[in-house]
Amino acid sequence: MTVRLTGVGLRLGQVRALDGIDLHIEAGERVAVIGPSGAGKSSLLNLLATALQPDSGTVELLGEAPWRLSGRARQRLRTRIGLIHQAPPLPSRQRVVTAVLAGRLGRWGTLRGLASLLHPRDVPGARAALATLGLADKLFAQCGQLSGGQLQRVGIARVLYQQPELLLADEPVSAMDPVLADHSLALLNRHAVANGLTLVASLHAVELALAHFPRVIGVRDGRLAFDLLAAQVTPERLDALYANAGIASPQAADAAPAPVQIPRC
Ligand SMILES: Nc1ncnc2c1ncn2[C@@H]1O[C@H](COP(=O)(O)OP(=O)(O)OP(=O)(O)O)[C@@H](O)[C@H]1O
Repeated sequence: MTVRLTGVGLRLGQVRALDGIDLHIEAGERVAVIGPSGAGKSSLLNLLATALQPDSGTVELLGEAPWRLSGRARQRLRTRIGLIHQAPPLPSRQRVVTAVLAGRLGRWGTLRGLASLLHPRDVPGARAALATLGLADKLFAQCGQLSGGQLQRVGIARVLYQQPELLLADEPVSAMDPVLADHSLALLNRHAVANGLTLVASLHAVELALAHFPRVIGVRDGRLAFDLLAAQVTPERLDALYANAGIASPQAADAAPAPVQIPRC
């Protein structure tokens, strides 16, 4: 079992971001997480990345209980987990090659890692990861010179280079055009299948989630609203997931409510 969450709750400030989450994900599964803005998708991904500690329930990842490990052992566990951020936190003056190679910093240790910052130690490896995303020509560019979508692809290349066992992606294609988004998700899925990785990705584009992932989890108000095979996710389920009680219809109050708009890519 790659992920086992039992009764997990997470409070962020005054907000109950996650509540009573029970979730099992087997090794090699590919799972999309969808839900409205503020539902708790990023919180769930960050919890799975051990960037956030739950305040109730238990978390088991790759056979380990991260919050019962020593700090050093938890760091070792983190080298087996890769998180693609929606907006990769890459310093604008950092070169792309360094950003990609940083995917293995945790495994190289401090000295080798620092040395690689000055003299990149595996340029061919970084170039190969970037080439799969059509970015080989940006190898020596500075991150600050890239567009949002290009930066997202660098973030993906970095995690491909890391070669984690659990690959997490938080809105990994939100800044890409539809063709690139489709291509990048197909690439991530092919990579996961070819290497037997577990892939969990949050997505606003419901169509992409249904097209690329066999299993789809709906999150709303910090809780799991459904956990289904993609083929079982009906328009009614999506309407219920995205129904927004907080936004008044632009029409007159007594008119029929506008149909819910499911986000498209
Ligand atoms: N650092 C924080 N401090 C306090 N509350 C937070 C913090 N981060 C997120 N929240 C709240 O936690 C809840 C879940 O947020 P989260 O970012 O996980 O949702 P999301 O589904 O990823 O949203 P989006 O699709 O808009 O990115 C929201 O109500 C949000 O306002």
